[in-house]
Amino acid sequence: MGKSGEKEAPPTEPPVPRDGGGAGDGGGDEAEDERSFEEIGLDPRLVRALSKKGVEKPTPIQQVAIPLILEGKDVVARAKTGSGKTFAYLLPLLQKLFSSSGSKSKVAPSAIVLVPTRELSQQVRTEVLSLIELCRVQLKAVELTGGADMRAALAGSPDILVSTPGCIRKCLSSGVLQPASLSDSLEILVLDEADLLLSYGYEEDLRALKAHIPRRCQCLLMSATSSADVEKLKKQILHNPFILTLPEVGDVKDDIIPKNVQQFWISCAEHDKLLHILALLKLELVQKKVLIFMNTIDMGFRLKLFLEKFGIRSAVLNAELPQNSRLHMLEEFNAGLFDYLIATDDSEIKEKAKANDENQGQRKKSRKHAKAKLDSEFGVVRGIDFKNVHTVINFEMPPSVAGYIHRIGRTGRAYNTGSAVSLVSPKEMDILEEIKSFLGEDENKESNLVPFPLLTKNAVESLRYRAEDVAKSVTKVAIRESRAQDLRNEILNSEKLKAHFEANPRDLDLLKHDKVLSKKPPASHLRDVPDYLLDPKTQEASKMVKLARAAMGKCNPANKQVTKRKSRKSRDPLKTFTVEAPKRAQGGGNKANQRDGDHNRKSKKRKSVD
Ligand SMILES: Nc1ncnc2c1ncn2[C@@H]1O[C@H](COP(=O)(O)OP(=O)(O)OP(=O)(O)O)[C@@H](O)[C@H]1O
Repeated sequence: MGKSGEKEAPPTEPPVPRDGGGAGDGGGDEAEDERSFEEIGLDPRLVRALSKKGVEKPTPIQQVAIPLILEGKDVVARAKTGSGKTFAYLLPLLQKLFSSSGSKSKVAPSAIVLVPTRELSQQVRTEVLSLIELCRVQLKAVELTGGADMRAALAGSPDILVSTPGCIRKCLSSGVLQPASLSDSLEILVLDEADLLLSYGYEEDLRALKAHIPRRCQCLLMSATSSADVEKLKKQILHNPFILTLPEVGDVKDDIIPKNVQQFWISCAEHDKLLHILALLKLELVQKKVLIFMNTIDMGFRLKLFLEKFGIRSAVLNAELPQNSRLHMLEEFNAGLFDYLIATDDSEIKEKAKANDENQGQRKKSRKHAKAKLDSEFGVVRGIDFKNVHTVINFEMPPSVAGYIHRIGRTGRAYNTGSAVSLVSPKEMDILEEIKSFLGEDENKESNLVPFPLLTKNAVESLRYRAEDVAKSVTKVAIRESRAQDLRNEILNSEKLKAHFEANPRDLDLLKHDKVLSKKPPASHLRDVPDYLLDPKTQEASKMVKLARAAMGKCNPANKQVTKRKSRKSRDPLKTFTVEAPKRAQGGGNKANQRDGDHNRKSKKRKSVD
C-alpha cells in the first residue's frame, strides 16, 4: 500500500501555526496558534455552516489537521476525547468533494468513513447531512450498517458512505459494491475511532477492503488513545502519514484526559455501591445529566429498579435493544428529555471472555451461551458525542485504563466542564492504582484522581436502612422480568419508531425510554429524603452543587472569554497536542520511517501548538 519515495517529498515541517516551544512544554506564544477557519483554508460555505452551529473557531487538532488534509496528505490524528476530531476530518473531506462532485459519473462512493459501531455511524452521518444541508451542496451521504438493505442504501451512488468495515466487506463480496468501481472512485478513506476497529474484530474485513483501496486514495486515521492496534492499522493502510499526536506519555500524562474533567473516587464495599449511588443522586451531590457505566446488563437493570423505588427514573442503554430504540434513547438523552442514563459497557469484558474461551479451546456452540442477540456493532463508550453530560459515574470500574479514559471522556466535551466519580470496591483497587499511576501520580506529584469530598459518612449511613431494605426487594427474578419487559417494550417501540421517524425525524418525545418498570409506584417516604436524615454538611454540599450548576448554566461556551486566556487554555481539553511530519523515505522504506517517526515523537519534528 505504501507509496514511499514517490513524487515530491512531504515537507519535513508541517504547515503548523508557529509556536515557541518543543513538545509538551506548554509554552509558546499563545496568540500565534489561534487561526480562524478561514485562515486555515476552509471553504466559506463550511465556515458559515459552522457558524450556524455555534462553532466559531477551530480546535487545535482542527487547526493542524484541516490544512494537511486539504493538501492531500495522509494523517494520523491522536487527540483526546472530545477534542473535535470528527470535524477535523469531516470538514476537509467535504470541501474536497465540493470541488470534485459532479466531475464524473461515479458508481461507487468517493469517500468512505469507517467506524466501529452503528451508533457512531449514525452520529457521523447526521453530522455530514447537517453540514451538507447548511452548505446547500449537492452531495449524497448514506449510512450502512449490518441488517440494512445494502442495495437500497447504495442505489443512486452516494458520494459519502459511512459504515463499519464488516458491512463494506459484505457489500464487496455480494457485489452490491463492485470492487473495480470502488477502486475507480475512492478518493478519501477515514478510519475513525481507529483504536477500536481492530478490537471490534474488523481486522479481516479491513484486510479485504485494503485490496481495493487505490494507491492515490488519501487515508486518514483518527483515534483518542494509541495502541498496538492503531500502529498496526497505520502501517497497513496509510502512506507515510503526518502524525498529529497529543502530549506523549512521560511529558504530560494527565493531559490525556481533558483538564476540565474533575476526577473523583469513592471507596466502598461491593454491596454498598447501590447505597452510595443513591446518596450521590438523591442528595444531589453530583450534577445532572448523569451517565452511569455498568459492566453487565443485569446490573444495569438492578440499578434502574433500585433507583425507581426512590422516584429516580433512568433508562438502560444496552446491546440487547433494537438499534432504533438505542438511537432514539441517545437522541432523547442528548436533547435533555431525561437526566439519568445507565449504559452497559461490556465490550472489553466480552472481548476478554472471548479470548479466554478461544485460548481454552472452548468453542462450544451451545445455544444457551450464544450471545447472538447482543449487537456486536453496538458501542456507547467510544466516540459517542453525549451532549451536556455533567457527571460520569463508574458504578463498576472498567477493566482497563483505556476503558476509563474513554468512559470519562463522555463528559467535559468541547468547551464544557464535567466530573467523573468512580465507586471503587476493594477488588477494584488494582485498576484504580493502575489508572492513578497512568495519570502520573507518585509521592511527588499530586493526584488528579482524588477522593470525592462531598459525601460524608453520616450522609451515607442516614440512607443505609432504606437502601438495604429496597435493595433486597430487587431480586434476580425481578431483574430478569424487568429486562425481558423492557426488551419487549423496546421491540414494539422500535417498529413504531422506524415508521414514525421516517415521517417525523424531529419528533423526539414520542416514546419515553425512562419508563418505570416496577408495577408499584415508589413509596412517598422513599421518594423524598426527610431533612432530619441529612447532616448540615451534606445539605451544604448539595446546595453548592446546585449553585455551581446554576452558575455553569450562565457560563456557556459563547461566554468563554470571561476567563483569562492562559488559564482557560491550560484547562482546555481541546488544546495541547503535537505534530510530527512524515519521515521522508531515504531508501529505507516507508514502514521503517513510520516506526522511526513514532520513536522520534519527542524529537525536533514535534511541534507543540499550545
Ligand atoms: N471548533 C469547535 N468549537 C466548538 N465545539 C466543537 C468544535 N469542534 C467540535 N466541537 C464539538 O465538540 C464535541 C466533541 O467533538 P468530537 O465528537 O468530534 O470529539 P472527538 O475528538 O471525536 O471525541 P472522541 O474521541 O470521544 O470521539 C462535539 O459536540 C462537537 O460538536
